[in-house]
Amino acid sequence: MLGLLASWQALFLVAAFSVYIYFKWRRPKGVPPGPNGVPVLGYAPFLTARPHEKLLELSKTYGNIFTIYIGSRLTVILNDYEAVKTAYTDNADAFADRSPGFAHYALNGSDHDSRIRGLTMSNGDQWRTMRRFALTTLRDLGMGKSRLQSRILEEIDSFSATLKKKNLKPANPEHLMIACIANIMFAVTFDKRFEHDDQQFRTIMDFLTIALPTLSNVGPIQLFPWLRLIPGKFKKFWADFTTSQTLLRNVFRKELALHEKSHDFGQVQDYVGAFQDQREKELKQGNTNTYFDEDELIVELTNFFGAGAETTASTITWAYYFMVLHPDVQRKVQDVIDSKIGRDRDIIMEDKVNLTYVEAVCQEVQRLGNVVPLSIARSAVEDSNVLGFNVPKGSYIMPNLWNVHRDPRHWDAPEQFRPERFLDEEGRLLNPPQFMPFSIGKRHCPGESLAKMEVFLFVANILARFNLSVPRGYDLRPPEEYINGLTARPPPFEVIFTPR
Ligand code: HEM
Repeated sequence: MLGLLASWQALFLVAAFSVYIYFKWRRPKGVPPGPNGVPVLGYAPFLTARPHEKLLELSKTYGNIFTIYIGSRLTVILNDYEAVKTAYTDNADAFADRSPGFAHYALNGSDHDSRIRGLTMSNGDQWRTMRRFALTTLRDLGMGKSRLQSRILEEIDSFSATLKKKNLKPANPEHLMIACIANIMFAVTFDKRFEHDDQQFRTIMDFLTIALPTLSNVGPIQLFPWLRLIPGKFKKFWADFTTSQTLLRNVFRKELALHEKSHDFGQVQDYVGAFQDQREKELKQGNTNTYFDEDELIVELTNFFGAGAETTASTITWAYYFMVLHPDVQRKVQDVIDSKIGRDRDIIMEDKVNLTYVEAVCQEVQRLGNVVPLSIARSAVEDSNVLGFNVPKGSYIMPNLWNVHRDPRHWDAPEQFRPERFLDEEGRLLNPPQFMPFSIGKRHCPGESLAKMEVFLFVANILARFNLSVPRGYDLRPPEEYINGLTARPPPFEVIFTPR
């Protein structure tokens, strides 16, 4: 009798749980279709190490706008150009939010309150204010102007000198590249350059090259923050990450104090100076609730280094990889540079008009390299309609830029590296709307001009100075073996840089 009661109770519990799951994971009416996942985790366990490839596979069944659940969160996948454009351009205001999870709070929060800081994860008035300030300040500091350009050329000289010291020994340029890009970020933010072996600089490099890449494994902690408390791999990962982040913040605090001492109000040379001036101005006007405080600046700096260093360094590393893989393209770049500019001076941004082939190479590198294949997820500000489907307020939104850049309906022979696709018959540069490595819409990358400048100058000047090749008999792995971590990077490879 007792046994019978127990089995009825068990049956009841299973039925109740099933009803709960059914209502919790039932797609709201009118939303795009999609596969079912498993209770609690949704579709997350099936996304694999290359989620963008899995999503492309799903689009063959469900179409180019579909939904999955990540945990209990409805997530809309925008898998092609039409879907991304309709959401991010035609309905720009409806898709301008982010939805920070547990790890984002830890990375972008402050020690003093629970507010999210910085550009990358904040929303509403705070985000609008900081974004406006960032865009204006980055522009004023001279994206494309000579001061910043000479800082980048200085870093290219340092990169060249290190390569020459290698004396034709093969090297993977990736690590050195991140150091150079981090130094350029220091020029923009603090008007300062570090020697690569400086202790403070090493702390930043450790954060960028060791701690930050581990964030690609943060998914389970985002879903279940308690995992970080249980002894084992997640606890260790979280402890290492937060320690590294504290060290980074301490370096920034120290640099801010030094900067404040030497900075004259109104004499803006860098981002930090502009920020401190703005703070002083607002305090003088009696605005004691200003967003411009030190916590905000620290997180913004972390965002700039975090979002701007590995992305740019991976892009340039992809460029060198493709030049080794396609020596004919490398030779053509060098021929164009030799004939239009010569070899006795640096290549500068003004030369771009004569070097459209080099620009086309940079664009083709970004199209096929796809360093941020799923962009940064956004969230729907309000209920809206995209291509006939309902998108409820609060859904996650994920654009599959990887597929946008490989869609055969828009790109002829998309798997092939063909810079000419970005040139018209007169050799003028083309910018098709389907090319969007920096995303589009209200939250598109604010570092786009800086990144493009770095990529162009590093590609053109290094190819003008060196021939890039792999050691004889070296097995260069194909692009399909790319590494998908925090960004998509080329398969590990070694290059010999031979001075020309
Ligand atoms: C080749 C290099 C880069 C690529 C491919 C890249 C790509 C992206 C992408 C796809 C996004 C997401 C935009 C969206 O949600 O629509 C983004 C956001 C962002 N990027 Fe970049 N980025 C690069 C370099 C940089 C640099 C150099 C900086 C720093 C100045 C930077 C700072 C940011 C910030 C702060 C955001 C968040 C913007 C916001 O939420 O309002 N990025 N980037």
